[in-house]
Amino acid sequence: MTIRYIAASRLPTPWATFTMHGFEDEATGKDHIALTLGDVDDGAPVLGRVHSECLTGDALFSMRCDCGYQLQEALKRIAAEGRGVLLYLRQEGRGIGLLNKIRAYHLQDQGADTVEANEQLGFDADLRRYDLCLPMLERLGIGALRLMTNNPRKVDALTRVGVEVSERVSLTTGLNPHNEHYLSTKAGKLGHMMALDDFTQASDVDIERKS
Ligand SMILES: Nc1nc2c(ncn2[C@@H]2O[C@H](COP(=O)(O)OP(=O)(O)OP(=O)(O)O)[C@@H](O)[C@H]2O)c(=O)[nH]1
Ligand SMILES: [Zn+2]
Repeated sequence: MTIRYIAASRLPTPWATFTMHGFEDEATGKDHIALTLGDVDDGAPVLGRVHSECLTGDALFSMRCDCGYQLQEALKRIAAEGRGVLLYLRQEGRGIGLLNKIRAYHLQDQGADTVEANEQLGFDADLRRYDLCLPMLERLGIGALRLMTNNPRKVDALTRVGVEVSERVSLTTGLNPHNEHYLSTKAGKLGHMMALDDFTQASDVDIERKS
């Protein structure tokens, strides 16, 4: 695995002006980014989010999942702390790609849950890889993460590839009538550590999303 550091720039957002770092995975040709804020290379664990691409949730305001809400909440928390990192990994649809995710959503429209839909299409439930995270974090001088996630398998996968996760910080936000079943399936079948009672309702987040 060769991850090449390409360039950095300012990225102003409503919550803070981050530094955006561009990386290229030479094996796949995919580009990935990291946003950092503050002194992340001073040795102390860094508040972090490892976020997998969800074009529909992150950019198109989809209420089918919690991705967009989590992305926004993670950036807000990093801004509030004045220090942190977000890795934005281009592995859409838990690794099956955007068009297959649309196929999976079509099956879910007909009654399958998110895991069954993947399986009906011939994919495992989760094809994501996290091995690129270590070289990205090393390049940024980050040694350990206080990781914002509800997914213990993500913590295990990162640990296996050599990323030190010093703490798991839960990130339960964006519950709405359209994603309630999806979130229950993640908790039930994919092992996410969350109960629907823990969630901030979607109406409480900054971007107003009408149900
Ligand atoms: N195949 C498939 N992918 C989905 C679906 N809904 C969301 N995704 C993708 O799932 C990924 C996000 O994974 P999640 O399981 O929601 O969350 P996580 O990153 O494992 O865990 P958290 O850190 O707690 O958010 C993104 O790549 C989304 O594009 C779906 O129904 N089917
Ligand atoms: Zn999503």
